[in-house]
Amino acid sequence: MQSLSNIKKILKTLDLSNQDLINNPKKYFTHLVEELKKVSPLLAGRLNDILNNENPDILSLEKIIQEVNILVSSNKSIRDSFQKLTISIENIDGVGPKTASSLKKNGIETLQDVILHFPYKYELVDTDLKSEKLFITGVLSSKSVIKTKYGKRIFQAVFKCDDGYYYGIWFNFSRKYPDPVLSIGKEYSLYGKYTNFNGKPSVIHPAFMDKSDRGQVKTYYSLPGNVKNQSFVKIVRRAFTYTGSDIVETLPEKIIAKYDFPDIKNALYTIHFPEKAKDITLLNENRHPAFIRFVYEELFYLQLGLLIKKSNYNKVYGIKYDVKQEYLDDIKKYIPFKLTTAQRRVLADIFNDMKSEHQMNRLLQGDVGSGKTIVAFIAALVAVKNGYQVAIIAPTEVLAEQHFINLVHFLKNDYAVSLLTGSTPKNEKQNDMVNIKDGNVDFVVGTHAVIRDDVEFKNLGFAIIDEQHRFGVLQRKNLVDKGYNPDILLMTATPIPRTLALTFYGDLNVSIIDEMPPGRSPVKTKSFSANNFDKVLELTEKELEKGNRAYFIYPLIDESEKIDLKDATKNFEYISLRFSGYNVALLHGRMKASEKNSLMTAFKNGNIDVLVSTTVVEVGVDIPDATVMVIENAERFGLSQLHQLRGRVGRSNKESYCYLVYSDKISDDGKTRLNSMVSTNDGFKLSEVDLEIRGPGDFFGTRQSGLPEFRFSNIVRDVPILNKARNDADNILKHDPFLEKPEHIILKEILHFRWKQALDLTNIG
Ligand SMILES: Nc1ncnc2c1ncn2[C@@H]1O[C@H](COP(=O)(O)OP(=O)(O)OP(=O)(O)O)[C@@H](O)[C@H]1O
Repeated sequence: MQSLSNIKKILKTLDLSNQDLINNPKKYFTHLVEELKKVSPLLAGRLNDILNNENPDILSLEKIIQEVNILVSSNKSIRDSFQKLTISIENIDGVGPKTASSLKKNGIETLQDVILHFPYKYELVDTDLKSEKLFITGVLSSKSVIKTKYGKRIFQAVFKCDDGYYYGIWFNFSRKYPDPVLSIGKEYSLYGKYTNFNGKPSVIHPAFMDKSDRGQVKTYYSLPGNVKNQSFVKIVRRAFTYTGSDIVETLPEKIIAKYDFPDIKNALYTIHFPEKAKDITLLNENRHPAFIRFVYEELFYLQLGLLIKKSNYNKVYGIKYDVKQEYLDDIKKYIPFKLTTAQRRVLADIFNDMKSEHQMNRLLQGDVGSGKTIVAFIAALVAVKNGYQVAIIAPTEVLAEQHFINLVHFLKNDYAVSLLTGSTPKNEKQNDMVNIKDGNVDFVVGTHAVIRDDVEFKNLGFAIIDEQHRFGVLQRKNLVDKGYNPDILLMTATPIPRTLALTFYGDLNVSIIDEMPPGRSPVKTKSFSANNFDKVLELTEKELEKGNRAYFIYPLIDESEKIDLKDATKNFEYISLRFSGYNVALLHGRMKASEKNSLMTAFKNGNIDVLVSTTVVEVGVDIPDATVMVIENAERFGLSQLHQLRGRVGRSNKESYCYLVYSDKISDDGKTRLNSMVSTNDGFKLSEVDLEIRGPGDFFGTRQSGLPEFRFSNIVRDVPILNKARNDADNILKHDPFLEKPEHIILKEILHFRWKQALDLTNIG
């Protein structure tokens, strides 16, 4: 925000009555244009246009100066209030060093953190025998310590109330208990769990309240052990008195009016100090407008930031490719079939990105077997024809090797392709690395090994990252840094529910292949209890007799889990015996890459008929003649994994089958998963079910770095709000792409303060 103060200084020096300024505006305004570019490119552009005019118009200059003034002054007040909110909690009266340190450890560091730390539960403080709650006000008439048979000491106090005597009971009496020390004859109000203790109406371990607290709301905060709820309530109150007038509205007026949201101050106050019983119910169910507005706000800013990232405003310059017709004509000879309409449409998206001067960041989505690979290969070949190198990165060696084989096959040996994985022999690797650096290699296919520091490219211009959610943001960045902003095509074979895609990939352009190659019929899926395994074997045999191939998959979640490995091995023996007339092989992750590779090749060529395997074949493996997929212990797999595995068959015009075999240990969720598999082949539908079962955190299996963390929202629960927020953010940016209208300045400011880092926004303010 340094530029804001610079702008202010410059504004002070600009005197429109100065004749020299009017004659030579460029001399006086150029500096302002430069500073403005950092804060408001649109204003800077307009100013520049005026200056480039032969006779700069003084009225237009005046108008611009006015607008810049608004910009500077509103930014200032917003900034000041933000600064106040970032005051450390130690400055709140009553927050001692111990409390401060434990609150800080729990992420509550500033005034703002305090007021945004919402209660997790609300309770009406009153007698409610249904929920065993008792509120009494009475005079202490006696107190005593009783010893139980077991030597425990119980503190008992008797209160005379309007409707009779009540007992206060504290177990495990110690000197500290109860606090405060009680004086006979004094009136107290107590609130706690009602019980009938030894035949007396009692309240157990009650909290001391004010008489006037009856009928009020008690809020419960999740807090570190040594911070009492009551003390935190006081801290919140004080935080409010400190910040009161400094809490600025963080949503545009129009949005507030559109949804009838309470304004920010009222919303915060209601959340911490609700008054009405009606509020409590809604708050407890996360349905109160005061709470919803924060959910909305969080999702709105996330979407606004992602959309800005996606727009040209925040884009990075990259390579401008020439997608010449002659290149395309030449590439045609490599394409073995007619591309589907969806493939052609997606390819057109990619070419448009490649032709632009900005770096491409596109996510290619498509269901299993929809033909993503060839699209990526064609685009990559255009890059190579432009004289650049291409990197294709996959998460596993099996997949990298398969891409390598397919690519070499696709290119008919016309181009130089290198495979670089963890198990490439050292000599070979060194040789490859020299060739990559010298530019003798056009395509480098590999695993994480390619991202390693010592792999240098001569001119990396295009990177394809397959199954990109398995790579961290940092790894992606390392790869990008190996070239000059290479175009990036991310691929995912795991269909992602729309809401998750909006959240995690909202900043990417997404192309979806929503059509299968012609002649594919959906894989016929059935589930079988393990007791009926013989039936599965029978059905499989029928396919083998036709000359087709089959997979038998066994769960292996962690490749070091010996028991699971034994499972595949043990069953391999059984299946080999059962299909003694056929070639049966065992594949698992512990084998050497070369072994795995030759097995896969043999399976592809038909030298192996049945492949008994762990999940190493899960993603991307393409053996069109395989028509049977048997998954044992299917209840142990996630839905997207099952769908991926099923996607290994049905990759040609042959009818294919998937048999899901479950044990009697199947859970309810497991049943839902298998039933969903049986009922649909649509990966996008399944991903929605999966999201509901697993929740967003677990959806990708591994926690992706760069994943936004939500304070208030829940992506499954809040889908409708997310959609609204996305649309609203989109609308605002359509009309004000640089967020320069006075009513939008706050938006930019909040993005800058709260989201810049999280979203890696480079050009915000
Ligand atoms: N337009 C097409 N016409 C006929 N066959 C096609 C077409 N496009 C792709 N194929 C073939 O379909 C099969 C699946 O394609 P590909 O491997 O690219 O799918 P994918 O989308 O990458 O699938 P997965 O996510 O399962 O790896 C391959 O054998 C491929 O050669």
